[in-house]
Amino acid sequence: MNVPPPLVRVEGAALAFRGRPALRGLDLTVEAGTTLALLGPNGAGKSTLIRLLAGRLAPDSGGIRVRGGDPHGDRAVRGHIGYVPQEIALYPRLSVSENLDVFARLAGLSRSARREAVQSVLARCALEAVAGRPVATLSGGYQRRANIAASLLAAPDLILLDEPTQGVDLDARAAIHAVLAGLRAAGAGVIVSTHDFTEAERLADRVAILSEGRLRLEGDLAALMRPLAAAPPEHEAVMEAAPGPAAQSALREAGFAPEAGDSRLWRADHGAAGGLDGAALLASLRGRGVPAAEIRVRRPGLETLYRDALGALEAAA
Ligand SMILES: Nc1ncnc2c1ncn2[C@@H]1O[C@H](COP(=O)(O)OP(=O)(O)OP(=O)(O)O)[C@@H](O)[C@H]1O
Repeated sequence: MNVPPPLVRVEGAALAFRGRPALRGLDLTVEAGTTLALLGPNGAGKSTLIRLLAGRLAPDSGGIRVRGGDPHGDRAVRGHIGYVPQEIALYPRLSVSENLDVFARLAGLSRSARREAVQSVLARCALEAVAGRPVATLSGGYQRRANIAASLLAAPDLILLDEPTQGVDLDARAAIHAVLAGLRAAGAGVIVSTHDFTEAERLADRVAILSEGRLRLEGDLAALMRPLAAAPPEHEAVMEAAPGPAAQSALREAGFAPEAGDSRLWRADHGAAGGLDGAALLASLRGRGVPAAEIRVRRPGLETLYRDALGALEAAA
């Protein structure tokens, strides 16, 4: 019996821009019906990976397969992929419906199929109320949803979204999350890059953490998070002023380490020593001369995994 290929298979993908590596031999498999969140610092290679999967770029070496085909070389393979770039790729003077009709035409849909597809994506992205309005007159959140709607016209089974909620307000973010949850429920494969851990925890089945063009951690989100349930809470100490040497020693003794680039934020990723609650910890630190203004207590989550994955690299460097 022939086993169908996975929705996405990336094998040893490497790509450099003018001699500077953006991806350095990345392997990744994504099965149909999965939502994968791509996380990583700026410049990690998330957008490059998404553009490779969308067929907009070809790797220098290694393989990119979507449903067993080559998205760069084969237009038919691209027809099964919806790509939502970071920037709004719509005609600003045309209405949302007109834009969608243009994109449906470009996707090769017949006139009647176009009408149906446009209605369907307007409904799925909750855009009916603004369908007749020129894109330029819409809020950023609506523009982003229209951008997503345009990628769904050909009913793709892989949808790639590059930071779809960047810079939008909370309501627009919730509306975009609802669209993505709907895609997942409908059985589509979704790959979404984000810097937002809460968003990734809410939407994803799997997570992939990239840095410097390499995959640092990939796996089932629930399985990765399970050991954290028993982990101690994390503490963040916010300083009123940069702590002096004695206060720094007291913070380190209590399990805190400074946040890179912010001398007023100290973090105890695996719980502060002493097992005190936030108020008692604040009082204890102040008693030892630490100019702490506030202690934030948080359950460990995806951000902890992320810090651990990237922190291990720093420690090894
Ligand atoms: N078109 C390009 N020309 C030259 N260099 C590029 C190009 N696109 C990406 N790069 C470089 O490749 C590296 C990876 O960039 P990429 O945009 O994939 O990262 P990213 O993880 O998406 O970052 P961000 O979170 O900032 O969007 C960076 O060093 C970037 O400067």
